Amino acid sequence: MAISHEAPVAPGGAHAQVADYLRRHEGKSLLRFITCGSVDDGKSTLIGRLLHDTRLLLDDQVSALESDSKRFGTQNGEIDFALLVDGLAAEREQGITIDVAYRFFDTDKRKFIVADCPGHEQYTRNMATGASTAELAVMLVDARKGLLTQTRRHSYIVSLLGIRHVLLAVNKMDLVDYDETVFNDIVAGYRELAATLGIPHVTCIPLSALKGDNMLQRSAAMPWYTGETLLQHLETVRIERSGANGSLGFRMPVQWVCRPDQDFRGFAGTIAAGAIAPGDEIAVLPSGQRSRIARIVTAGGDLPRAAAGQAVTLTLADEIDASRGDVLAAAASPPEIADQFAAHLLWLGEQPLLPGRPYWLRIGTRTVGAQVTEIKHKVDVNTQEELAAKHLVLNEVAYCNLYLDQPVPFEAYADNHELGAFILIDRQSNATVAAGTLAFALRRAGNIHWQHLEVNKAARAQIKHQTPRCLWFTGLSGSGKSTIANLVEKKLLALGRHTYLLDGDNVRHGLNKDLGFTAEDRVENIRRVAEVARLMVDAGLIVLVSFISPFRAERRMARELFGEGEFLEVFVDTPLEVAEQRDVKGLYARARAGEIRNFTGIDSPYEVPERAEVTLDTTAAQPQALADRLVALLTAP
Ligand SMILES: Nc1ncnc2c1ncn2[C@@H]1O[C@H](COP(=O)(O)OS(=O)(=O)O)[C@@H](OP(=O)(O)O)[C@H]1O
Ligand SMILES: Nc1ncnc2c1ncn2[C@@H]1O[C@H](COP(=O)(O)OP(=O)(O)O)[C@@H](O)[C@H]1O
Repeated sequence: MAISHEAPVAPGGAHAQVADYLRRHEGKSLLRFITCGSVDDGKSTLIGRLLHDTRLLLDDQVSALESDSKRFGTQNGEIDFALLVDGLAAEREQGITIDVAYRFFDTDKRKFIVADCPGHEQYTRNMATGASTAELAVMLVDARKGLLTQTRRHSYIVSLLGIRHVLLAVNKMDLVDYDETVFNDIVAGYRELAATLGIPHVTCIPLSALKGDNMLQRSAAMPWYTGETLLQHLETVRIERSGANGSLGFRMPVQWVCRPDQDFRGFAGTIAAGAIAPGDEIAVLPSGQRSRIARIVTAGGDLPRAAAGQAVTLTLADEIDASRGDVLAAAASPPEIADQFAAHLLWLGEQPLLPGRPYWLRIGTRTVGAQVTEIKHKVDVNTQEELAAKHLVLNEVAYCNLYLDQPVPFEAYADNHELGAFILIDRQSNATVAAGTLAFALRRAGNIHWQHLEVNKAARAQIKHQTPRCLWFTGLSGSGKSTIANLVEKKLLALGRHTYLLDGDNVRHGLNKDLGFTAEDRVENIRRVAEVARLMVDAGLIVLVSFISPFRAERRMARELFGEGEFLEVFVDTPLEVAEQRDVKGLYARARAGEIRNFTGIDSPYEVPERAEVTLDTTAAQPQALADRLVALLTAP
């Protein structure tokens, strides 16, 4: 077998090196694959041996090369290493550290890129990232252990991300005396699993990565196995390209708008699907404006045609507004636009996913606000059983309904990975907390419109001679929220103002009587009352909201429902000891005695406000004085 040698890559010359690599191996097809398995299943040994035996120097500088090309960014037209090998584009944009090393090697038949994800605790995230560009997964199983939870979890993710080829590598056969029945039992179990997951192509190979059995050469120790070796399979497996369904037509998310001077305006990005040529009619989504392609610009000169996978800059025949996050698409067959979806989600956050909590969602090059409105079910990765769930914890997978606060152009992940994969980002920490794929739209964005009303908030406010506001009291139970809010309402009423006081205890008797005190119920509790408060402010009222509202994320969500200056967060600042000492309702004593679970301040957190407009120290002033302060604030000219 002819084997080529790659020299170590100098960190400085990333683009040139990659271009060079591709040029030399232009004629050969490329296979991208990922290795999955538990920590000790032998992933590193397998990759190590594959690289060593194909005698290629594949060095750690590949990661240096990767960060290098990231640091220097994508130069228009130049081959970008990251574009070739990187995983979930959105993750890359998010700039988080993804511990995935991409290694190149090739034989005389094929060239390969393998995503090597280290098996530490963030493995699942890394694996999902690596798997998102892979066409085949090598699933390692230790022959002594058989199928593990990890095998099932990883296979689930592999199927979720649309990988249709799995090579089940039953490793460490030397440690089970090369026993055929051990192999056959594992294979039978895995085939069953693959069938339930809908993975169509499974090839099973017994091997010992350490000893080299069935890696490159057929093993003499397992004469009963007559199939391909690992490398033979990798070299010959035929992959139909999925996830970039060209028949859908051209799609390109705009990465950035290139405006070097007044005369030139180009839209740069990587073509996600289909092909394009000058003269083709395109639509800019979501706006729907149309134009024709004028030029396909690259550093090496204009192109007559460009197709999926190419990074290009497009200029249009007309002066059209498009910005980062928009999608350019074939005018005759544009993608759908929607804001509600059914989606699969892999939760990667340290904190649980709570339905109703706002997150950022990044899809393609676009970032919008999003909530999981409902967890339809989570999936037990061991049994594929669908289970009811109110929240998700680290590494859980689920099928959910998703609501975005703006419509986005999208495609089902099965048709287009670029426009169908997304990540969720925590709004406080900016961490990536989930990776997901869109299944289908639940409703088209265009189907529900705001009803235009002739009488508006301003008119309603004017007739009441007041500025509508939402005064949001937050603080521990017994901190003094109700006491102060009550006094404020009385004083405002005496001044002829139109008010309404929404108090947690009361609303929980009606609108929210189905909710308890788990984190997910509190999220929903606050979401509903915030919406009610918004309607009341729209009615022209001064609304006082008195809820513990213990989480920053939900207070922020409430704030974002209101206009500038309309929302005033009032932190009723009472130390836990003081609130507990007051214990107006005797609830703290009961919580301490273990009779009430999830009690705020005891065994459920209270997140102190960071940007409250007003902080009231109830240990330093009487309720009347504190209420006067607020009234003065509200009635100031
Ligand atoms: N487990 C637990 N934790 C906190 N509070 C509890 C709990 N169980 C019952 N109560 C009573 O419910 C009132 C708080 O309801 P809220 O709707 O304001 O809570 S939250 O905003 O959803 O966190 C709260 O009222 P306030 O004391 O007026 O705050 C309590 O009286
Ligand atoms: N400065 C103060 N401000 C508000 N309440 C106070 C203050 N000092 C003592 N209290 C007492 O603390 C208790 C607060 O209870 P409440 O208003 O029901 O709290 P919350 O609505 O936050 O649960 C009341 O009994 C109130 O009289």
